[in-house]
Amino acid sequence: MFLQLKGLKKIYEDEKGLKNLDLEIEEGSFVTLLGPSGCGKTTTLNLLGGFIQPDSGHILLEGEDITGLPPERRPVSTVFQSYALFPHLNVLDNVCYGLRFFRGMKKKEAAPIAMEELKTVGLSGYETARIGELSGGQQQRVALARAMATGPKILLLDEPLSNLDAGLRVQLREELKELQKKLGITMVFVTHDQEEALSLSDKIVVMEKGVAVQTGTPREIYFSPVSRYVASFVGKANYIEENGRVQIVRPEDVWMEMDPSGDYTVWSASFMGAHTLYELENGSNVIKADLFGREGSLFSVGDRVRAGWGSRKDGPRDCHL
Ligand SMILES: Nc1ncnc2c1ncn2[C@@H]1O[C@H](COP(=O)(O)OP(=O)(O)OP(=O)(O)O)[C@@H](O)[C@H]1O
Repeated sequence: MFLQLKGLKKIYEDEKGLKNLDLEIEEGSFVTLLGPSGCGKTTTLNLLGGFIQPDSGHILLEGEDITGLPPERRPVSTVFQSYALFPHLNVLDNVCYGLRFFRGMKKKEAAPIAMEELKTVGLSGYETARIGELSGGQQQRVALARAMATGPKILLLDEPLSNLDAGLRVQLREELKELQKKLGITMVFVTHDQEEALSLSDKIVVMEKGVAVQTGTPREIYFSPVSRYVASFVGKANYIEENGRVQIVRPEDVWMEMDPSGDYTVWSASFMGAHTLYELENGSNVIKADLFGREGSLFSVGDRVRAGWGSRKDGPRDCHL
């Protein structure tokens, strides 16, 4: 295995931090640590980057124990949430920084490498620009070029898209995925944004209070969540109790049709364009439904409907918790 985290633990006061993390990461894969604030994502990245030492446990890279290595001796680079660029240096000098100060290169040697990285992120021509003159998206690209310039085997990304507005976020997310495919570099990405995690990752690690509660592909996490916590953190869900068991039903798996003698009444309807979100009630329960397209938008508050979930032919899908 390319990268292995074995029993990693780092506890701060009040028992907070990372309790025990085992994780295997394949070379060239995109792995996302997903969870709410305080669940231990940044602590995990800091351990991988060598910025902090674990209380116990090991990090193995291609079989070699790198747990005790300082950051500059690890083939690992980090893109921080704030980008951590130097405002008094121009773009080229920012990208050259690691090569000069960690690899001991002269500027002449470092500059062509840095220019190549700037080309990769689409910023050729910006070498002499000041950081303050760049947009948030451009700064993010400079941070990416700087992190890649030292030729790391692993790139750590700590919520790198969180300071950008929604449209740019989606654009840069796609660019990041393209870049990762092109370079074949292993990326460990931290986010609390489920959409980002689902669309980018080969593997998602859902974390809760310092523990990885589920590790799997985006489809496994979404369609087969191991707990209510995972189901509610990734996507919306209905929890329907039947015969003493709780079934998780995604709103998009709910179907409904007009029926004056149906069990449910449409209680709310939110038209979102491509899809429409409904809440249906039958006295004791409220069920969320998410219907697509024009046909799915035709129900109104107060309509009486028949509703169910899963395919009508196959009956309810088996998604018991
Ligand atoms: N240096 C520190 N000293 C004390 N407690 C810390 C320290 N760093 C982190 N913690 C605590 O450890 C827990 C995990 O923090 P961590 O930063 O890893 O979480 P996170 O999932 O990255 O959250 P966020 O999304 O807010 O960055 C939190 O409760 C945090 O308050």
